[in-house]
Formats: sequence, structure tokens, C-alpha cells
Amino acid sequence: MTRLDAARLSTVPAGEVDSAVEKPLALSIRGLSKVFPGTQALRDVDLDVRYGEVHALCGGNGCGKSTLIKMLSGSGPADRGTVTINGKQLDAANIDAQTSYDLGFRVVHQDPPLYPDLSVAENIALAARYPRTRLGRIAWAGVRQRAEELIERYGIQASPGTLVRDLPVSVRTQVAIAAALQDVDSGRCVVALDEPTAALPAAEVQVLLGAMRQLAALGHAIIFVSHRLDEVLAVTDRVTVMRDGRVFKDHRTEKLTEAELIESIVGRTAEELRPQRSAAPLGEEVLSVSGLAAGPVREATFEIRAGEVVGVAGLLGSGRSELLSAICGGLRKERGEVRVKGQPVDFDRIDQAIRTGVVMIPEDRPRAGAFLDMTVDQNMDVSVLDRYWRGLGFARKRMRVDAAKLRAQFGVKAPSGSVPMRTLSGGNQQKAILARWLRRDEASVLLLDEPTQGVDVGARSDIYALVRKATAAGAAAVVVTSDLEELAQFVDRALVLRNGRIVASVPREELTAHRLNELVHMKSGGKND
Ligand SMILES: Nc1ncnc2c1ncn2[C@@H]1O[C@H](COP(=O)(O)OP(=O)(O)OP(=O)(O)O)[C@@H](O)[C@H]1O
Repeated sequence: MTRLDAARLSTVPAGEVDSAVEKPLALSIRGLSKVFPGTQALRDVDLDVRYGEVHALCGGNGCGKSTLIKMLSGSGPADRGTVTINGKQLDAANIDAQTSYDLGFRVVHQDPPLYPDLSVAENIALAARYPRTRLGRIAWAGVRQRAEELIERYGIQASPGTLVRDLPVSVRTQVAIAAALQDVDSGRCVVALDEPTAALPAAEVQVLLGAMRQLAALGHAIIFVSHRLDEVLAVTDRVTVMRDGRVFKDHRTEKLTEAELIESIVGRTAEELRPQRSAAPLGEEVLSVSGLAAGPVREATFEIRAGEVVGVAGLLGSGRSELLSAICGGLRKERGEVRVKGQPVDFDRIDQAIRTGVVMIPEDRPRAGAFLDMTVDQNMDVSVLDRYWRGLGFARKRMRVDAAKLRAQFGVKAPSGSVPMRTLSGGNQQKAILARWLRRDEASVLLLDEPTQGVDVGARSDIYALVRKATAAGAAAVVVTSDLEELAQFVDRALVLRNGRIVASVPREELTAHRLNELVHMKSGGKND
């Protein structure tokens, strides 16, 4: 296990938690159902979650995990069912946000609603109640002190006065978690974390999972939603797998292997999902980067050939995302040269890059990529509108047929292509954005930043297969991912970035997650420098 070290997560590791004796129930759900227009998101869900345990909710994109948590937190009425939280039974159709909070249910959603123009301390204070002076004024010293304590407890790399908009995605997520958990030290709570680790680098994942086990050891019940199965196996006591809005299976983690969990989620074996690498010889040089300096990136030099998929491994702050941005004009370069198929290019804007066949899929897709009020099909069509223009209007029927095929190919789960993007689950939005760019078969360079973040284990291997299809047709791809296991399995070669510099190029024969992990963490002066 490379990303995680279960033994380091806690004094009370998963699986050793009093497995002989059933702990008392913190949350009990019976017959929970919810229909959205065109979709039955939850069907008669029964679920028991116990105090002192971390309980994973797993399942494919769109199977209902987030909806289940939203119904419990009172962010939307369920159609029917009963929910017992901390001993109090409620009709699921009547749960409102205040009742849920008062009963001790806490939640951190996938895309936490923080205020970007307020400081970390203010966001934390807003999430609960501002401490007051005896005169009823806000006690700013108290606000700051509380933030300092939480920052220390959760190892957050920010100070109380930092504006949230100046924080990287990972640190924002940590602030949201700290804000949700700020008053759970006392009393028994049910804390639901909806993919809290999806955007976190490995070191912070360890910290957060460790904090989850600590919370369980204090007696709270933790619901953990994640597509990262190594995390699920390392930190949880039980796993409930959902399929199509139903509970498919309950597992005890101590008796579960990764292969069994994959099969339970996807219905295919782990072997069937293993990404295939190409054995075809590489073609012409497609992308050449020499002496590139931009933002934190220093003197980056490398070439990629047609048919090749090159990975970039590096810690957060190593310059991995900036390297991709600098190639496609998202970040102004200070020095150096980029060539596409031998021609020097110097993009000021991303749309110029797209016209030259260089496509970038950014990491923070909900903000940078998805048009939430447009339909799913419109989101996928924006990259190829010129293809359908017939002089007097668009060839709409053709567009609809092609978009439907694309949805099927990328496994985008939606009742139709004409529903708004915001009604799709997080992972299905990701797949639609990937479909938007990967459908451009004229793309010669694909720059993919965390392409599988938030995507379920089955779809992950499908996405790799689609990238391979593009490279087999003559494109070259650069993939940044913090999942080193995935990188080692999928790419042909990996560049390792440290402090903005490429410090190693690891060929396919030597690619293992362990080796990459060593290289990304090596101190300056190591033998690969
Ligand atoms: N407000 C809404 N309107 C219409 N449909 C919705 C709405 N919210 C969710 N859905 C649908 O309900 C189903 C379940 O979505 P949900 O977000 O719960 O999935 P999920 O298991 O959390 O997926 P992911 O792993 O991708 O986050 C999906 O088909 C989704 O499109």
C-alpha cells in the first residue's frame, strides 16, 4: 500500500476495533427512498452505522451516496423512510437542517460551500456560531484562537487570517472539515465526509484519515465516502456498497480484500479493470519542451512522441499543474521553448492552444470546466461546435445522436442529455468534461490534470482506455495524478518533479508506485538530482 500506511493512521487501527462485540447504533436508516425527475436516486435503503466506527459508503458514480447524505443532513426532503439518529427516530420526509444538526449529524460535502473572500477564521466561525463578548459583540480574539486550535489539530497549512480564495483546493477542503468538526469534541456525533480526500495530496490524506480514526476512537460514528479503495481498506471498520440507489452489500473491512471490494462495486474483476499499456512502437515527436520556466517550474526539458503517455509525479506545490498550464498558455512562461509537431508555439490563451490541437483538462473541474446551468449535452458539445455548423444553423439531430453515443461511451449517467449539468453526480460531471475534450480526435497533445479524481473505480479504467485510444491515433498525453499506484500502472514513463524541477525520468521497466513515492519525497541532493 503506497498512498497509505494503515499502521500509521491511528492508535486504534481499522479491523482491531472490538470486532467481537457489536457497538451500539448511532444511525439507523430504514426504507429511505428519493426520486428526482427522471432518476430514482435512492430505493428502500437500510443502513446501520455504529458509534466508534468508520463506515465507508462505496459505489459507482451516481449510485446515490451523496443523495443519502443530503437526505440525512436535511438538505432536501426524502420521499419516505425512517431515520434514527442518536436514539431519536424521525420521518425521513421531515428532516430539516436544524433538526439534523441538533441531533448531532455533521457533514462535509464534495464541494464545500466556503466563502472565498473571507478568512479561514471567519469561515470556521460562520460554520458554527461566532463567539460573543459579554456585551454581545463578536469576540474576534476568540474567533482567531478557535481557528488556531483547529489549524493545529488538523495540521492545516494556513493561518487564521489567510483568505480562503488564496488557498489550494486541498487546504480549502481541510478548512471545511475543521469547520464541520469544530464542536464535535464533546458528545457523540455522526460525521459524514463526502469524498474529503479526493483533492488531497498523500501526506494530507494520512493526516485526515488519522483524524477520522481519532474521532471514532472518541466514540463518534464516521461515514466516509471515497472512491479511493486503499483509503477505504486502511481506515474503515465496515463498508456498504451501493448500486443504482440500493444497498448492494455490507462488508466487514477486516474480512475484505481490494479485489473483492472492486468486484462488489463494479461487478467486474480487478483483472478486467487493469489498464492496458500499448506495445506499439512510438511515432514522431509531438511535444517538445525545453528550458521552460513559468511560476514555480524551472528549466523543464522533455519530449513526448505520438502514442506515448507520460506521467508527472510530484507533491502538491512541486509545480506539476503549473507545468501543464505553462504548456497550454494558462500560465505565462518566462523562458524556454515549447514545440508542437516541430513548430514553436507561444500561447497567450488556452483557446489558441486548443486550435493548435493542445487540449488541457484542468484539475478543479467544477470551477474551471463545467457549465452547471447548461445541459449535459451542451457541456460536451462546446469543444466541437464548428463540426456541426451548416451555414444556417447547427445539425441538431446529428449532434443529439453523437452526444448520446458519447454519454454511453464515457458512462455518463443521466436521465437524458437535456438535463442541467448541476443535476449530475460529481463523478458524472467529471466524465462529461473528459468526454468534451477527448472527443476532439484532432487533438495532438492531451494535458490531463488528475483525470480520475472523483471517478469510480470502474470508470477509471475506461478513461485510461479512452486516453490510449487517442494516443494510438497519434496523440501524446501528459497525465498528472497524485495516485502513484495508478500512474505506475498506466503511463509509459514518468517525470518526477521536485521544487519545480524535473529530477528524474523513470522508464516503464522501472515504474512502481514505491519507486515514484521514494523519488517524489527525496530530499534535494539525492542521487537522482
Ligand atoms: N438535484 C437533482 N436533480 C436531479 N437528479 C439528481 C439531483 N441530485 C442527484 N441527482 C441524481 O441522483 C443520482 C444519485 O446522485 P448522487 O450525487 O447521490 O451520486 P453519488 O453516488 O454521490 O455519485 P458520485 O460518486 O459521482 O459523487 C444521480 O443519477 C444524479 O444524477
